[in-house]
Amino acid sequence: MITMKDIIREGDPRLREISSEVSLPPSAEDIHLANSLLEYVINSQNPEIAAEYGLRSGIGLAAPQIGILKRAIGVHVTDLQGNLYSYALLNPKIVSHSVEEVYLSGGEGCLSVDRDVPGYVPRYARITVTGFDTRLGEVKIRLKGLPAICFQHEIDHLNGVMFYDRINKTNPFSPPEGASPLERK
Ligand SMILES: CC(C)(C)[C@H](NC(=O)Nc1cc(F)cc(F)c1)C(=O)N(CC(=O)NO)CC1CCCC1
Ligand SMILES: [Zn+2]
Repeated sequence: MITMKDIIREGDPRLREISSEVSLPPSAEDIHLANSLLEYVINSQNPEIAAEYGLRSGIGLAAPQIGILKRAIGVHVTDLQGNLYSYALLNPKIVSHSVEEVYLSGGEGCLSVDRDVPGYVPRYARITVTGFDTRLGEVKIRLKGLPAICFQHEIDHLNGVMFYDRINKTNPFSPPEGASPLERK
């Protein structure tokens, strides 16, 4: 199982690499990779397991964060309406998105970043993502709210982008043009 010692931290050059597409149908190894990313996120949200293994509770994890430069992510997040989005996704791709943007009113963090970086991170309000899920196969997922933000954050990792790259340098708290805040409950 993945634990905190496996998660590489900012400064490691691999976090700035572009990850490679996984060939389909996926090998057993690539299926295991995506499943282990999702397993980390699920474990990290279980108080007993998180305490036992010292896991930082997270809602998503991308393969480059464990030093594997493949296009795989694990996401396990519930939106404000209580809908659960749980995916072990290979080759995730944003195929369409809204013009409208949102941002988390509390800013973003990252399991690979051990410091607070204040500021608003503009994200598309709504996205459509395709990919190969290890349980469902080829999927086309329409997302909004926190799940949409999470998928964008994880897919950024596959392109070597960190959340703070997107914070306005001159005024970190200037609301992105036409964006609305998503309150963290
Ligand atoms: C880095 C950490 C702060 C642990 C972050 N969790 C998080 O934002 N939880 C959260 C946010 C809410 F708005 C409401 C709520 F209920 C829980 C996270 O897991 N990640 C995953 C990560 O680092 N992936 O690489 C960062 C998030 C920032 C925006 C989406 C993912
Ligand atoms: Zn991150």
